[in-house]
Amino acid sequence: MDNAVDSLAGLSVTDGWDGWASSAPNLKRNLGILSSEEIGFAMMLLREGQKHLFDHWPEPGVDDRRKKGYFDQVAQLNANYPGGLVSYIQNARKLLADSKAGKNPSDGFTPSVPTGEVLTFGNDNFMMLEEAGVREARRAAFVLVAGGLGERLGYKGIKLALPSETTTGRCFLQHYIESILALQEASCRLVQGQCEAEIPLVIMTSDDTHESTLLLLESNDYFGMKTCQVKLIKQEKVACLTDNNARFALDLNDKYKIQTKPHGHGDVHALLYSSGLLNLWQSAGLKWVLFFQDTNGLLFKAIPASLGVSSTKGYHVNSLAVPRKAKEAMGGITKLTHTDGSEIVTNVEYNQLDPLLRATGHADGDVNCETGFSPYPGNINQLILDLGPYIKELSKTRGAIAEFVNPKYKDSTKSSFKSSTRLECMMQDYPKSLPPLAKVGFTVMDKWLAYAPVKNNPEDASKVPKGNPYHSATSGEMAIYKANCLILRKAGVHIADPVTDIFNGQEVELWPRITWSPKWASTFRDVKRKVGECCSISQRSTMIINGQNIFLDGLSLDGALVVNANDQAEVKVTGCVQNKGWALEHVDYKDILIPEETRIRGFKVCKIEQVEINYADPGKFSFKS
Ligand SMILES: O=c1ccn([C@@H]2O[C@H](COP(=O)(O)OP(=O)(O)O[C@H]3O[C@H](CO)[C@H](O)[C@H](O)[C@H]3O)[C@@H](O)[C@H]2O)c(=O)[nH]1
Repeated sequence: MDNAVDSLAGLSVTDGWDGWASSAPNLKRNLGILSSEEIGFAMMLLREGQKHLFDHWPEPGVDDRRKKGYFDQVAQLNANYPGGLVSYIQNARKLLADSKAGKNPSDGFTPSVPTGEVLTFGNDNFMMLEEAGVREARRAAFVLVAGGLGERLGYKGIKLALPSETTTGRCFLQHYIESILALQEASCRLVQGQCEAEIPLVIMTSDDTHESTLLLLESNDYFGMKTCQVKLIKQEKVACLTDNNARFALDLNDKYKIQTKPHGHGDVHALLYSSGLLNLWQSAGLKWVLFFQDTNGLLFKAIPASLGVSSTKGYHVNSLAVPRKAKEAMGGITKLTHTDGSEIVTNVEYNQLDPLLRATGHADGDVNCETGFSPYPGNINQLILDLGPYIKELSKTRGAIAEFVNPKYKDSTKSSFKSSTRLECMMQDYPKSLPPLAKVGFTVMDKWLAYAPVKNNPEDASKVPKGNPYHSATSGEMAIYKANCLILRKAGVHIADPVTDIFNGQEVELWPRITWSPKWASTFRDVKRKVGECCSISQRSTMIINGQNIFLDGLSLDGALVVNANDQAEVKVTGCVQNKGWALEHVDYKDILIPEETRIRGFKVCKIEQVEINYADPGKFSFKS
């Protein structure tokens, strides 16, 4: 704020000292109640075209505390943004002018389809990479970006607290933490016990998610992770903008507050840099930083192999990708060649890919090719960075990431917005500033294995064009069952074909509801080791495997089976289990008597009959039905 206060110091307190405020008479009348620092901020705001912020101010004596409180927020917004609010407003004006002029941030670049590592689940190469990845996991830190509002989903709570699937009710955060702990253990086992690695987990929150995330962790004993392993870093929001002149929006519920929104997941780099964690990790011998998002229940099935790719290829940056349907809401991994000859392989965000393609001679824009998919692999925003080069780069940029603005205009004149907008930045734009020699690659895996986010509310999901993914709570849960079934099939289990069903207007494949705790298997090799000959599971079945050393051998399941075993219990499950099982009962998302996390998926699990076996003591056991 030095500039604003300096300007104040330059004024002589003589007649008309407050002349600078004459364009804002209501502010001018209130100058007497403001401190010199507050006046400095007021001057800066007027200079930057924000006089409307004071239009509604009443006479001195009315709401004085709130008027002063308003400057506390201004001071905070100013301190949180590199270069302060003046830079924020000026950057915003420039980006808004570019947006109005239809300027694409990739102007000057020609897109083409890049080549990357394409993996096939379950083959020798995949298993070799998984093993390499598990070996490296003890030298990794995980960073979960979870500051988003989840506006498209419209769920009232935090997305991390949503069940990833409702057979066990395990929420996303529990699933993530248990998966990291399972990798930690598997990694240490591979190096024959000479390792006491505790993989760090950082969660980036925002004001919208911080308290609830902390509460979720604390009320669940951090889901088994040591509290010192988990760090929360909170991103701050930025001011919302109402028009092309970057005038700030007032909060609809409090006229003494500027409306704010998150600045985007790109903040994670600056926060990691300023937290000092990266250097601590490096001194502790860590080598990899893995970034991931709040609702992808499949992700950890893809982590070991993709980390294996990073380590065997020596990638500084490795983005995980899946085949992408044209116009799907995921960025496309694209090779961009500049007119000056330089090249980068990077994400082009979904709203920019189509205009970029059209502007560079692809008249149809973002369309599928003969494979039925876009030729540009879809970025699932799972990034693996080599810590050394990452620290080196951040020491130059301090973690700053190029920003963008995405206003929703009222009409084609682009002169007014439907609702306020703000500057944003994305974590996957990190490679854009890297030197040409940086080793930037990507890894493509099957979608069924790696990507099933929960982003869309039921109504929007039901309107998704046929063949495109719903990205809803319904599809996210169904994808977990499908992936588990396909993995078991590949391991030799006979799994019945799925049936189709419609939940909340979305047609999905309904596979047997099979889940396992992450410690049962981190890799395909683990799965293969734990299933023996002649196992079969019918379509209407449910199976929950909850334990490390549970082996299926000659099991025939038609109904529901739950196996819980302590880590020291080795249990062989065999024979024929048949019962009425667990059914899925349809529910409507509009039925507000049903809890929100249930109705947004369109079904609830009705536990009619099951076999449940529990082994709480160490030892070797065999269960035969
Ligand atoms: O200010 C923010 C905004 C979002 N997030 C977090 O960032 C992640 C991603 O947010 P969205 O799900 O809203 O992201 P989008 O769907 O807009 O897109 C992102 O995820 C897609 C894949 O899921 C594609 O990879 C795309 O390129 C990438 O920008 C979430 O975990 C969210 O909680 C933050 O931490 N802070």
